[in-house]
Amino acid sequence: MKHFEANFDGLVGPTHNYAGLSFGNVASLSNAAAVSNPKAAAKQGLQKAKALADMGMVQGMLAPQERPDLHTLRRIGFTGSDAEVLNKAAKQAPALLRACCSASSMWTANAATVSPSADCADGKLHFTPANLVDKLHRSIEPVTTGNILAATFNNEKHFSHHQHLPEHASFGDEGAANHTRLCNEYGNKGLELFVYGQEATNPAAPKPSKYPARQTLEASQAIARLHKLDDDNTVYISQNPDVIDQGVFHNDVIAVGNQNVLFYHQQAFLNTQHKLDEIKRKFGSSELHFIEVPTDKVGIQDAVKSYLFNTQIITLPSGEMAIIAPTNCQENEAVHAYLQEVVTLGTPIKQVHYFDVKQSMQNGGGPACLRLRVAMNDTEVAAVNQHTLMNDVLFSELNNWVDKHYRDRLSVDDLADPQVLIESRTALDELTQLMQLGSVYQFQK
Ligand SMILES: N=C(N)NCCC[C@H](NC(=O)CCC(=O)O)C(=O)O
Repeated sequence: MKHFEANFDGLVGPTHNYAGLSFGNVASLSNAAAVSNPKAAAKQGLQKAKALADMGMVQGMLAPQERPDLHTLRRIGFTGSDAEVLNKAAKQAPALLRACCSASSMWTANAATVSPSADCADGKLHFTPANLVDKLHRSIEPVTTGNILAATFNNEKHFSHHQHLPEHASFGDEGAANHTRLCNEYGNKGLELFVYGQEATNPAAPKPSKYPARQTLEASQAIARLHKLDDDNTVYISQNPDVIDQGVFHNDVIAVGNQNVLFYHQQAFLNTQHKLDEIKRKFGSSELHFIEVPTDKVGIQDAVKSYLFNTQIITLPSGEMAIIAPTNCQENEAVHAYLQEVVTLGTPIKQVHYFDVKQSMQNGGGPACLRLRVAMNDTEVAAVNQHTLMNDVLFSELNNWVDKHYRDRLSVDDLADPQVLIESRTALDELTQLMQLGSVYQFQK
């Protein structure tokens, strides 16, 4: 049996815009009210996904969400025709309208936590959509995320889909952005690392003081129970609250792992040595590479600006590892120098590839935010909805679809335009046919 780590990238939705919705995410706030280019954003994402497929990786796409979210606007009391609902929301509660228009589901690292079948006691691959309760615009994602995941991984024999955790701050869950899996081979039992920013039931535990900690220990523990993980193969690590206060709103902004490599900043965690010892002990006898980037080589501000750690580390079919980095890393002197050095350190990482994902970066989403990792064997890959897997045909169909439906300019003032809603629904309706997803959206029910 063959094993792979597939990446499922979020297709950028037609309403991609800069609304400054994410307090604690420096890029989102600093680009608030800038004019976006949804067409370019979607194409940048497709280019990256296709390039990985061309490198021999298993690559899938996850459909975007329905935005503007009329269902939520009606749920909070706006009435009338669709155009009237948009108009009233724009006049009476513009901030709520903006929250209902974000294309934030593109960052599929926040779609769910995924545990491969080798780690789970029942031998199934488990998915739990993230509840994303810390941000209003993201808290409206999980139900549709669950529909899209179920339509993509649509085989009950192999895939187990859970409901998102209770919608309360105690269970703040940001999905795979705060979760990494180490293993020697993708098909063997791995070690799942859960990184949290605060303990909801222990007010004395460290937590940030300026920006929110989006993930709680309690949420991580709940996921581990739901996914039937073994305690001996699970490690809980506290994120360093000081770096959250400097803009590290998810752990994947400061650390990333792949197979037997953990790549992280010196200041990423609390009790680092103690946690590395636990990882070593639980990982067993196989070789393990801890690549720690010291502050004197790359400071926190450079890491946050460039997204050095929001890179993907992938294992190519040759067995070599490659870093998939945003071009922003080339533009930062310290980070670029570090990436030139990292391939010479004698670790499995031998290549670095750069991609322009600037439209997403301006909202705080790098290459690793744009993808959900799903380690699978070949039987499981065959059980996935094949119309979601990237190849020459899907790439050209999706590019044509974007050309046909997407604007190349969108400002927050455009969001109340009923024409944007019509364009978005028309596009998504066509997409569900193209990817054979069935009726995953509220407007299709
Ligand atoms: N690190 C990972 N895995 N994901 C990045 C998510 C970025 C996203 N930005 C936004 O939601 C900004 C939307 C706006 O401001 O319009 C967020 O903060 O949740």
